[in-house]
Amino acid sequence: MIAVHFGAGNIGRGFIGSLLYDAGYETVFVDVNETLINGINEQGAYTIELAGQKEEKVVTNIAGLNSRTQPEAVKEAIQKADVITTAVGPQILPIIAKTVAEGLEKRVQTNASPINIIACENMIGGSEALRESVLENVEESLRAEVDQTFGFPNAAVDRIVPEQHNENPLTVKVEPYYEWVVETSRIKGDRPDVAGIKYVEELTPYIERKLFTVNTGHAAAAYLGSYYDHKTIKQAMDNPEVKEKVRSTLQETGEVLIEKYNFGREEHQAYINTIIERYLNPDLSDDVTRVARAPKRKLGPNDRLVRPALAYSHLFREEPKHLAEVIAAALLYKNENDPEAVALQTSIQEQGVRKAFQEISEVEDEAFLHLVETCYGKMT
Ligand SMILES: NC(=O)c1ccc[n+]([C@@H]2O[C@H](COP(=O)([O-])OP(=O)(O)OC[C@H]3O[C@@H](n4cnc5c(N)ncnc54)[C@H](O)[C@@H]3O)[C@@H](O)[C@H]2O)c1
Ligand SMILES: O=P(O)(O)OC[C@@H](O)[C@@H](O)[C@H](O)[C@H](O)CO
Repeated sequence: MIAVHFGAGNIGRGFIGSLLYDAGYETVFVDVNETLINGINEQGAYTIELAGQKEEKVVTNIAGLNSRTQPEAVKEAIQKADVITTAVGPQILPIIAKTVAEGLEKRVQTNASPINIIACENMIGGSEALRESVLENVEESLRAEVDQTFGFPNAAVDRIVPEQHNENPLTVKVEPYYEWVVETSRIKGDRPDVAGIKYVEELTPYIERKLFTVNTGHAAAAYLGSYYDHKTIKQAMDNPEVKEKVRSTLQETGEVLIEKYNFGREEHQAYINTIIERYLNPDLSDDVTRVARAPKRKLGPNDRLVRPALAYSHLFREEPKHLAEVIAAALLYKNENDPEAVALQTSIQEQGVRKAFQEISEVEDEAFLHLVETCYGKMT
């Protein structure tokens, strides 16, 4: 069995590659990072270290392709693949869509067997977004057949994999915890037989619970942590003020999730508690800059801050004051090595915080814009 996986980065090697290996796949990693691809081909294996645990795991049965220099080989791999997965970042999905489209065009003309393409990104509707970009790139005469043959089931993936600072660039240190949920309703043909995947009919409650708890809390720790000048998530969470604000933010998203999806209150509180312990893992050092990366994406209308904040004020007619404070901290986030953080600060300087935030978040609710602007004012 062959898996083609786009993105040999942290989650690609540290999570998806690991589960595909356990399931017996030969994994062809596709990336643009020459060091990673050459390393995969030269070493033919890599090591996963589980934070806080002694034993290591070795992943073998791997190959690497550089999509910039070997596009034809990538398309051939897609023709033979039994499953395709991605972990490249939401902003890269439209870029890989062209190669995926060309591979699927070839496949539909030579090997009509269905396969599934699973985007493992932190976003709502990731695989669906990839499907739309892929179909835009498919020749019109083949579009209907490609769409009928290939499934794009949405997924939620959860495992904290920080930036890596290891001697061997392939080695990856991860937290032991993981969750990979895939929706069955959009699958074509057989489900990929991966023991670590939890299949569910409807993904929305799972992806919203994950994004609006793990990632909202993480973003809160990162942006408030940066505000208080902390360098790692653990350092931020060791500051009682930040920890309390993270907790309060997760109470707001928790109310939304419980109201929308009827999660048990105690069960959800236990979920929050586990996540806070994960942020505090003493065996994992996660930089604030990684978790805070791409603030414009994180302030987008369907992402971890704005969507639950608007849902909260809509459902409860109350101000989501903790989420608003985290949004203000995100608007204050500065990092000259992060192009989105630089663009955000330029936009704020040029047009003021309200207009800059409104443009990114697409928020029309005047009361909420006012709330964010007030929080921002208090924090500057
Ligand atoms: N790291 C985590 O804790 C974690 C957990 C869950 C989900 N995710 C999600 O997984 C995705 C990847 O995150 P990551 O932390 O692994 O990032 P990463 O930067 O470590 O990995 C992304 C990889 O994609 C590669 N890439 C970039 N452009 C490409 C292209 N055109 N074609 C092929 N490969 C390309 C990069 O070279 C890099 O190796 C994101 O959507 C992220 O939100 C991350
Ligand atoms: O990957 P991002 O930039 O969407 O978010 C940063 C982190 O919150 C994220 O990578 C988490 O570590 C991960 O989602 C945990 O499952």
